[in-house]
Amino acid sequence: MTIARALTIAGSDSGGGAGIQADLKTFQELHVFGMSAITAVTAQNTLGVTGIYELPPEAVARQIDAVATDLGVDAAKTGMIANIEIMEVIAEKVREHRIHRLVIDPVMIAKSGHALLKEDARDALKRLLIPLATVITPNLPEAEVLTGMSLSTMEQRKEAAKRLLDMGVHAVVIKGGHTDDEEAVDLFYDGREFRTLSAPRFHTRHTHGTGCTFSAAITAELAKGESLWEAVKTAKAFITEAIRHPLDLGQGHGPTNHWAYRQFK
Ligand SMILES: Nc1ncnc2c1ncn2[C@@H]1O[C@H](COP(=O)(O)OP(=O)(O)OP(=O)(O)O)[C@@H](O)[C@H]1O
Ligand SMILES: Cc1ncc(COP(=O)(O)O)c(N)n1
Repeated sequence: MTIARALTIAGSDSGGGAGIQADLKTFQELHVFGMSAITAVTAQNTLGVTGIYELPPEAVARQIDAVATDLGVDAAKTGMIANIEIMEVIAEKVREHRIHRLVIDPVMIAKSGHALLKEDARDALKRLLIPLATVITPNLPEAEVLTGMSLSTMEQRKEAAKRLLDMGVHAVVIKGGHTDDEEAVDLFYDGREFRTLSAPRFHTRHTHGTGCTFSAAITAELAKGESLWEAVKTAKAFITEAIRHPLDLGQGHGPTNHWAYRQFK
């Protein structure tokens, strides 16, 4: 039996709802062998982040080397990267190990408001990582930072998607989680056509790690060899079920339910 292998390069969330933990749970649910390269350890729960401990860039490099030279990587994703030095190492290793299916979730600020990427690293993201990516999955505030545009209308989001493609990425999904619209509508663009993915918006406080889970699901499907559009559609179904069936955990922004896609779809 061939086993699809996916690597997440991201931060650890001790609370288990976002970051590496969300990614590995998603990989497992989608029947992909999950591996990790940890960039930073966060002390975090549903109420917020109480500590961030960045790893030395060398430690990130060694983790990626260890995985890529032995087990192999069919697809990888990045999440929290923390700083420029770690970003440089990731870009170097992605090139060295010829990781061609790369999903970038440009994590900048946690839902609780804590910065997960140093501000001076935002430009480096455009310069170093975006040109290597198969797809980038910004939420609306992240897409605004990357393009310098205000994105309140769909027309503006389409223009922003074009600008992101001009930065060298093959495709983009601008996620619609951060609006008050009745539907959660994500915009997909691959340079050929615009497509939208819609789901009902659930009024819930359990949305911690939605973006991590969504990008991990895309990565898992790409690792299996699915086309990008099929991967994005499955990821949307996965995250929608994970939000629709919340777990009653924590006093703040709780995690999504990674079992839900398997149980209820
Ligand atoms: N309340 C909601 N109801 C339904 N779908 C949602 C809701 N919130 C987010 N989504 C969907 O979840 C996915 C992730 O989007 P979101 O904009 O929340 O990402 P994010 O802000 O990067 O997440 P995070 O930073 O929490 O990891 C998208 O497909 C989005 O449409
Ligand atoms: C380690 C890590 N990675 C990513 C997020 C973003 O998730 P959210 O925006 O839901 O807080 C996070 N909080 N922690």
